Amino acid sequence: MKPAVHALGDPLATAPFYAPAGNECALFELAWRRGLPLLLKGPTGCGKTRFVAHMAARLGLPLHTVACHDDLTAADLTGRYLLRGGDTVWTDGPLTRAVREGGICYLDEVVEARKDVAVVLHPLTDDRRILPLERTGEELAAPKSFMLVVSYNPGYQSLLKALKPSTRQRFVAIEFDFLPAAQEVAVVATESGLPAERVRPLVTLAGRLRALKGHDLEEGVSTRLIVYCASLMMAGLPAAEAVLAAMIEPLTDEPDVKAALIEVAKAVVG
Ligand SMILES: Nc1ncnc2c1ncn2[C@@H]1O[C@H](COP(=O)(O)OP(=O)(O)OP(=O)(O)O)[C@@H](O)[C@H]1O
Repeated sequence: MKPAVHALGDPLATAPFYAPAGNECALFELAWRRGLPLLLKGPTGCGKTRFVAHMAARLGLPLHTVACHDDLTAADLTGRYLLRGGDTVWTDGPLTRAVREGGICYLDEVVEARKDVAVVLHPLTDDRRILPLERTGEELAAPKSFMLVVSYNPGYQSLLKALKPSTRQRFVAIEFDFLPAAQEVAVVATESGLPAERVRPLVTLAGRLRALKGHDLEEGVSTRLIVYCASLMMAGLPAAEAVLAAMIEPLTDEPDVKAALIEVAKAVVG
């Protein structure tokens, strides 16, 4: 098959690099065309944020990303009155800006946010597609090009922080996971510049460490950490030191577990 040729300025050519695992790019575009909100599930550092950035650029849409945390309120998303030179001035939050501009609003780790966030998301994520701004008395109708994308990591879920069915069932959902080894090698090599043959053992090690999830480890090593490790090696750090700093220390604080991981790493990477 001939490689696709993209003209200069073509959004596909200038979009942030993203290696798809399946048909998620087509699914995203169809959901966007039909005005459907999208939920991305998957472990940390597996490419969800990169995917959204890639798709926003491909579709030529502005992107507003919010990393949700447990203090994040509805007003942080919609906006608030702020004092400016003696006057109180309404200032749009990222969600309101995305609705007004007809762009994408991406709420990363949405389960972390306060409960009142669901109240603003609900009318936006059913066929009403409206954002009521209580404080200004406005009711914004989302333009066709507006899209809400949210993500969460099912691995971190607790009963307290689960999404309610009435919220979940407003989204089309895609499950993400780490890429198959050959593709992950290609991604890490592209991202770090380290040759594929030096990346391969790191991805093999990641596979071994991921198999320990649920036994000794809460979470498997992310693609992001493999990229960090490869970047350190590319900058000249010996492999064993890079692996320790980027693929072992971030995973655990338990001395016994750490010692066991170092043994696994020695066997795979040397
Ligand atoms: N499919 C992919 N294509 C290109 N790069 C990828 C891909 N998957 C992972 N990466 C690399 O992994 C890094 C982490 O991915 P990203 O930030 O998208 O993770 P995430 O799933 O959004 O994590 P979190 O839930 O912690 O925000 C990216 O910066 C990129 O270097």
